Amino acid sequence: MKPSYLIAPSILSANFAALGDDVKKVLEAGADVVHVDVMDNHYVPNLTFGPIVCKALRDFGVTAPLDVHLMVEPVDELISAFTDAGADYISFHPEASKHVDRSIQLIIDSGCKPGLVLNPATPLSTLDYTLENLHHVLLMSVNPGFGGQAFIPSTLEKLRQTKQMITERGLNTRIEIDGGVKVDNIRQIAEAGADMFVAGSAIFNQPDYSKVIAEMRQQLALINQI
Ligand SMILES: O=C(CO)[C@@H](O)[C@H](O)COP(=O)(O)O
Repeated sequence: MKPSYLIAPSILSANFAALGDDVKKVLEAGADVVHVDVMDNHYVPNLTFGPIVCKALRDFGVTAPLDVHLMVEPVDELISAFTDAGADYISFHPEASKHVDRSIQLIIDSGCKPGLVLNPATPLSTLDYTLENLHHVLLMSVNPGFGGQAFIPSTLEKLRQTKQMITERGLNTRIEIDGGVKVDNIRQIAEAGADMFVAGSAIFNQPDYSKVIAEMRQQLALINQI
């Protein structure tokens, strides 16, 4: 069965001086989920924002799922803060947590859906004893920290292996891909197994968000027509 594809613009590339309006605009343009990149200048060499921004988006009337990608170390202390601020999905990097299973359980207990993030060089064995508890696996197709980087091609094989692992275990865990996703590669990425697509610069750097998102969906619609 064809998966339901979700497009998740990363607000890292949005207009921070008018964030609420820009997020509403991208949702009206057809986005499904808002991807929120939280960077701490410690786990990654960049600094963005904390839960206060999720809360501000909720207070501004944004009702779409907020997909929080924690690029922070440590992890656990921030989980309830993001849940309280309105997060729906919370993903973290296993290297940033001393006790990965505990962090996953904390996210579940807080009422959010947990995801584990694998950097380009993080092996899939990280999923061996965690996959059953995850709502999604977030595969980084760039090294985390910055928007606008090029998609790392070896991620395609990693996507295939992740999809195979999920299928073999009879799960329906989502596979989210993050980094360098564009109109001209989204189809290949989906064919390799991804069903949730983070795209920052590809969407927010264009004047017409509707046009880019529609083009992405057109590419995805071609998949079952071969
Ligand atoms: O988490 C990250 C970067 O660490 C990503 O979410 C990027 O923000 C995606 O940006 P583009 O590659 O789509 O411009």
